Amino acid sequence: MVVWPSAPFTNLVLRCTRLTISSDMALCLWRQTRTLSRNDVKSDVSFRIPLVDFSRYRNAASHSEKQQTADDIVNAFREVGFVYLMNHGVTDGMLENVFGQVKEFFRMPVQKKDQLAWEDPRANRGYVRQGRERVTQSTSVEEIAALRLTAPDSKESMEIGRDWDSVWKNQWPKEEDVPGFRSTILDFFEACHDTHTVIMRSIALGLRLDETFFDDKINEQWHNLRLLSYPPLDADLLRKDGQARAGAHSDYGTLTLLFQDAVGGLEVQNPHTMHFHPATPIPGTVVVNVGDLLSRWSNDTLRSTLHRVVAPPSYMKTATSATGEQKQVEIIPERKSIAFFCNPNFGAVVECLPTCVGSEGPKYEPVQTEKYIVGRLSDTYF
Ligand SMILES: O=C(O)CCC(=O)C(=O)O
Ligand SMILES: [Fe+2]
Repeated sequence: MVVWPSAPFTNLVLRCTRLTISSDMALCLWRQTRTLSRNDVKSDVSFRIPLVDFSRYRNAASHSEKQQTADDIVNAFREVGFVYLMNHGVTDGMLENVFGQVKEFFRMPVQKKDQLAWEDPRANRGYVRQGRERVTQSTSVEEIAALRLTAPDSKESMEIGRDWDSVWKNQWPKEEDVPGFRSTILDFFEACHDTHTVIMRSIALGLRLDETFFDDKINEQWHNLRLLSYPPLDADLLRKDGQARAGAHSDYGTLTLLFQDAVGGLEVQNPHTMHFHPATPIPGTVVVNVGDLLSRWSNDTLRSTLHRVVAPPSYMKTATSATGEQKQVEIIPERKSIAFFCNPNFGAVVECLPTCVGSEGPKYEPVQTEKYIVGRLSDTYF
């Protein structure tokens, strides 16, 4: 029997009306909406990424409801570094359009995509063909080069920055090649920027700072929108040791907003046991995670957690060879996801937040955002 225990959970189920959810899934979603305790994270059996209804912050009926929601978000970031947010502010209609445009973009012939090639970490804009980026925690040039050869990331991406930059220009496809792409993506960029601003307000409140503390440090939209396409794959190749659609890594900025299709494969590391757990797609939610700069800003109060993309559940297909012979092959379906990497203003200096100093004092030197982000990007691309 399914029990419907709380308002956010009931809202979530209403958002899922287009899906038939099993009682198992319903119970699993209910587990996810409960406030997370430190002990939950210590064991793999109770580890979970909490789910928060963000309308309880945006439209809070009282200050205590707003504070409670902010505390839930900060608690999730402190313990896991990840949270699912529903009612996040980017509408289902907009996401449907954006995913449609993403499909059309990657459907273009590779020669056309290569004309838009990513060229410079300072620009961080353009098309990145398969094998060009190898995300990893390593900063050794030799180690990253070796990883690219033995276990390349099997994905292609398109990187987009703020469109009015005076130095760096976005690499848009011709309008006739992907009609509506540019305007759809720019509206989406703006919507994600707004969502980032409000989540950062909730973090400020949860860290006992003034709610607007971050506003003038994150308002210039130095973000990076990454459209991702993971092609269908040979199952054996992806399961080989060390092979992944995207290797284990952390992100660089303040927060990442990750919108994924229904295929799955994203996994998040339990920081206590080091084991990876699936971040299963939940309709109507965005996965939000803390990046290295926000972790540093908060003196490691908020966690930047390792994550990766691995083989999702596969299916078998009958294939016919050139000689007419039929055999069963295991197919890993293609996957699309959209990562919006949020950054502070490039001129902003990131130094220990006043409420996170603790008894030991700041662990890190102040760092200018541009220097930090461009340095990290230079290490991962070639
Ligand atoms: O595609 C995904 O689900 C995650 C991608 C990701 O983590 C990244 O590009 O940094
Ligand atoms: Fe990531």
